Amino acid sequence: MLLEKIVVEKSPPLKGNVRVSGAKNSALPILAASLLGTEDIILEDVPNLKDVDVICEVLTSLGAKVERYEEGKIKINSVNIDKYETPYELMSKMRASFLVMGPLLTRIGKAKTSLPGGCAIGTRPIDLHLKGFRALGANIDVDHGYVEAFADKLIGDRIYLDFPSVGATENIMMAAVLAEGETTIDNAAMEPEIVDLANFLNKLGGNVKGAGTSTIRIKGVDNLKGTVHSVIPDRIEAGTFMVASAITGGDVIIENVIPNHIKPIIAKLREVGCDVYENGDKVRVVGNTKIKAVDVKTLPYPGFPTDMQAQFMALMSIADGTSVIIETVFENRFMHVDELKRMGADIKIDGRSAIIQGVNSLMSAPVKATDLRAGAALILAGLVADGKTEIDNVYHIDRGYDHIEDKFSQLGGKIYRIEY
Ligand SMILES: CC(=O)N[C@H]1[C@@H](OP(=O)(O)OP(=O)(O)OC[C@H]2O[C@@H](n3ccc(=O)[nH]c3=O)[C@H](O)[C@@H]2O)O[C@H](CO)[C@@H](O)[C@@H]1O
Ligand SMILES: C=C(OP(=O)(O)O)C(=O)O
Repeated sequence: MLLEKIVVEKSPPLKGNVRVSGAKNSALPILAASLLGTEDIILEDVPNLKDVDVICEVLTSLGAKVERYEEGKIKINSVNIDKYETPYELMSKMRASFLVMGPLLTRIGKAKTSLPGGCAIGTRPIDLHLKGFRALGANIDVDHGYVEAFADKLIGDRIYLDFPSVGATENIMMAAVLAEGETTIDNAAMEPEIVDLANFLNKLGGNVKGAGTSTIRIKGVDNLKGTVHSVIPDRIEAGTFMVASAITGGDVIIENVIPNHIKPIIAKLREVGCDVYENGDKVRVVGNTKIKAVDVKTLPYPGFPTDMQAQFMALMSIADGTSVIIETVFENRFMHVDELKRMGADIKIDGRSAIIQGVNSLMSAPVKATDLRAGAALILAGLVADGKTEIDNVYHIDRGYDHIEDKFSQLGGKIYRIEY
């Protein structure tokens, strides 16, 4: 099989309009939650991503009927779920496959998947997911790299999450929706994707209240049906194009955004000296020739998203002055630093902090996407680096960016894909 690289050439300031796709991090849990419904479910604005392909394969392998009938539209029918085991091959391709545990456990009383394991950004344990399932009465065995969970009937309980984990909040919410009685999740994650999942569950006939706050209450119902649901816009894709406009000194209008979801990104871009205008579901980012250095600390929502940390670091690499970026969500999310340094960035790591001394210009180099957002950061750096930047391990980028070269090209970015 041929491998692919993305080539990015120094580009003029980006200009024009770009439409953001549906959010990966909403689409994945909502697709997993589609295992809960017993009638047809139609999802709209589903992004065209490798991760979506994988979760669709997982659903099919469990016995669901999955039909992708139009760009962005997927029809799912899970009435005949007859398997409870997610194959290792699919689990190992994408951690979010673990999100089928909660729905399977509550719908058919058992679930088995391989342990998701760590990845380039950290060890990423699943203890909080399992703590939640146990609190709801599930028996859990972890053995030979697999997690197996059983329960005749889950019973609602009060669950405190030691950290507001997005995935654990989602998995527990999905398990509780068909449990007996009421479940309360305290210190729940408050991300917009949690709200989207709760809205979807309620449309299926569930009773979930408080999503978007730190306490979520779920009253179990007997069964869930079908619905039509549109996935919310991807705030991280939006943020990536906003930084692209900033780094190239461009003027880009990003369409299909919910400005409330990107407040920290808007605030930081204003701090660096960009003009940002909000207008309904559009934001316009007008870059400035001089980017000011600013400090950033990643936090759970509504704080600055860890999924924008690498892209912001690319911007700070050419800022005027020194900035400090502190990563508090993942313990090892600085793999992009070495790659940015290959392009001439001046960055030092001290524990969970990166100290970035802005340089006047970046230079092209052969680099590799160590994870999804690292890949995005390298594209951004490549847009302003002298020469041609060749980015390897493109499959990471394809996990989470829909039609990435087309969208950048439409704005005047010089970017294309080659096979080797
Ligand atoms: C598919 C999806 O939606 N992915 C997002 C989701 O990942 P994900 O749901 O995996 O992220 P979590 O919020 O669960 O992880 C945050 C932190 O909690 C820790 N943790 C998590 C679960 C657990 O049981 N124990 C534990 O210690 C993790 O190791 C990490 O340090 O939220 C992250 C944080 O916003 C984003 O970067 C990811 O893009
Ligand atoms: C870390 C990310 O995703 P995942 O949780 O799917 O690895 C991301 O989207 O940046």
